Amino acid sequence: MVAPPDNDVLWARSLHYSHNGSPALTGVSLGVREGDILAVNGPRGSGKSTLLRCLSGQLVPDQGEVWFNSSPVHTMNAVLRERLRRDRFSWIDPEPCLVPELSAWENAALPLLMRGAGHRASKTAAMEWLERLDIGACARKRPHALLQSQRQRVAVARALVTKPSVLFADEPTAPLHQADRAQVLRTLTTAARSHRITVVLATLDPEVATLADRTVSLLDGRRVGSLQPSEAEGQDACSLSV
Ligand SMILES: Nc1ncnc2c1ncn2[C@@H]1O[C@H](COP(=O)(O)OP(=O)(O)OP(=O)(O)O)[C@@H](O)[C@H]1O
Repeated sequence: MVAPPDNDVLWARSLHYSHNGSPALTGVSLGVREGDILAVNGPRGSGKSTLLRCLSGQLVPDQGEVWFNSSPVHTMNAVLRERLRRDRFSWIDPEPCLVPELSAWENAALPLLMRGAGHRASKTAAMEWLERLDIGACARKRPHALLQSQRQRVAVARALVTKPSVLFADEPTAPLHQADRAQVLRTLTTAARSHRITVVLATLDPEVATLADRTVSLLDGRRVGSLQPSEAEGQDACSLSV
């Protein structure tokens, strides 16, 4: 195994993944520096979600390597990958997936409570994020009493409440209107920058990608677009810091 570059928090080499025999990723390499916001851009079916799921340890690539800091994620067993995801990563889905029996603040606090944090401290942290996302007034409501855009903000608060090392966001603003979209993205990127949270953001929207520090474009499971000269030089070693 080739060791990843020191300055990449997340590094992938030549990832291949097939869903039931259909190739979704065919040799994607990339590196993400700590604190960077990386957009993964591309049309429907280009492999964005599959890439995020391989990078976050939800899927194990058929071939290739994924490293988080100096740990090889692709060789971890399911228990270690689950622990990594719980302790160091967060995830936002396109559709907010909340626990219907819990209130908005309880949903947002859930990752802290599951780690054994105290009730009061967890509630305070969750409330802070709900306020920042302009839904503090909804904290006691259950998901069914919230608008879709409010539910997605709760999901964003839940993803930020642990201050993860890496936040994976798979089209996080897909269910939102234009105005909500801008506010949620601004909160997400501001929070990430102020807490040095690395973000990997899959999006169909080239405008969303402009908020990122760097963009990787995918088409049919491959990276497309011109490489920087330094990337081209490093291609043989498959160390592509984007
Ligand atoms: N669970 C699955 N079973 C079978 N094929 C799948 C599965 N998930 C994804 N695929 C296929 O793998 C390819 C890549 O899909 P993926 O969801 O990663 O792309 P995407 O760029 O995120 O697309 P979208 O924007 O529509 O979510 C597509 O051809 C898709 O149909």
